[in-house]
Amino acid sequence: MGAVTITSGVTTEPLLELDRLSVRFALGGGRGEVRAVSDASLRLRPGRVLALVGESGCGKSVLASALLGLLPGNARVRGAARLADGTELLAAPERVLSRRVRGRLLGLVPQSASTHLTPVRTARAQLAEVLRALRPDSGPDAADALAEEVGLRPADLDRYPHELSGGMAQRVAVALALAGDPPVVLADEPTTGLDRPLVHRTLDLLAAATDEQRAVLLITHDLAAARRVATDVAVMYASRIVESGPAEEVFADPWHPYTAGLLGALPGGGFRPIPGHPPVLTELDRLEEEWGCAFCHRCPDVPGFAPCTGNPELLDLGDRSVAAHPPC
Ligand SMILES: Nc1ncnc2c1ncn2[C@@H]1O[C@H](COP(=O)(O)OP(=O)(O)OP(=O)(O)O)[C@@H](O)[C@H]1O
Ligand code: NI
Repeated sequence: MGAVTITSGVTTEPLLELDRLSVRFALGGGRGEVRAVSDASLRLRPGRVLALVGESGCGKSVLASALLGLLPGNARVRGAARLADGTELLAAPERVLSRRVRGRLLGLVPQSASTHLTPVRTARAQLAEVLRALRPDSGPDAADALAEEVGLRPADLDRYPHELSGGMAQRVAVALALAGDPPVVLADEPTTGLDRPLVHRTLDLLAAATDEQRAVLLITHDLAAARRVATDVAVMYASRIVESGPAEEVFADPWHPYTAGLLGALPGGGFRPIPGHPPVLTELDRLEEEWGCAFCHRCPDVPGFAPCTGNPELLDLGDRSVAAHPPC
C-alpha cells in the first residue's frame, strides 16, 4: 500500500494507517468466535476528520480499542496499524503504549465525559495533572490556554465535574485529549447523550482541533454528525468497511447499498430505515462463504433471498473504495 500521496504538489504522509486490521474474540466453551473487525484498511491524513460510521455492534469501538491496545484477553488481532513516526500499534508492548502512545500520539475523547472525569477533583486539577505527565515543560498558563482553545473560560476549570454542564464536561474531555498535543485524536461516540446544539458544538470543536499536524478519527453511529464535520468517511457493516472515500462524494453518491440505506434512514433521505438486522457476528464466516456478502438479506437490490455474487473485499477505485456488490 503506498503510504505517500501527492495532492496538488503537497506530500501528505498519513498520521495513521490501518492495513487489514482484524479482531476476533474467542467465546470459549465451543461457542465459536465473534468476528468484530475484518480487514479494515484506512488512511488518516493531517487536517482531516475521518468519520467511521455504521450501526450499533458493527465493530467500531473494537477497532478503536485495538488501536489503543485496550482489547480484552480473549481478542486475537491481525494486520497492522502504524503511526507516522513508525510506531506499530498492534505489536507495541503495553509499556510503550502507556508511556509513549496514549495521550501523546493518540488522544482519546471518551464517550461519556461526565463518567470519564474524577468527581472529587476540579477540572483544573485533572487537566494540570495530565499536563504535568504529558508536557512537563509546559508553563503555569498551559491549562488556561487549553481551556480557551476548547471554548471554556479559565474560571470554568475551577469547578468540580458535577458543577459542569454536559457541554462543559465534554469540552474538558476534549481539552484532556489535546493536552499531550497528539497528532491523532480518537473520538468514540463523543456526542452520546448530548442535545443537538451541544452535539454540533462538540463536533465543531473537534473539527477545529485539526490542523496540518493533527487529524481526528470520529467514531459515530450518527450519520448526521458525520455529515456535519467529516472530510472523509468509512462505512462499516458487520465488521467490514464496505465503502470509504471523501465525505462529500460518498454522501452525494453512495456506491454501496448499505451506505445508501443509511442515508435513506435520515430525515432528509425520507426516514426509511434499512429493513432487518445485521447478521450475528459469530455467523459471518459461514454467511460470506455461502452468500458472498453479509448484506444480501437486507439489500433492496437483491431480489428475494437470491445469493448475491458480491465480493466482501474492498476494491480500491482511486479516492474511493467499495466492496463490490453486484448487481447493485
Ligand atoms: N470481549 C468481547 N468478547 C466477545 N465479543 C465482544 C467483546 N467485545 C465486543 N464484542 C462484540 O464485538 C462486536 C462489535 O462491538 P463494538 O462495541 O465495536 O460495536 P460498535 O460498532 O462500537 O457499536 P456501538 O455503536 O453500539 O458502540 C459486538 O457484537 C460486541 O458484542
Ligand atoms: Ni450482497
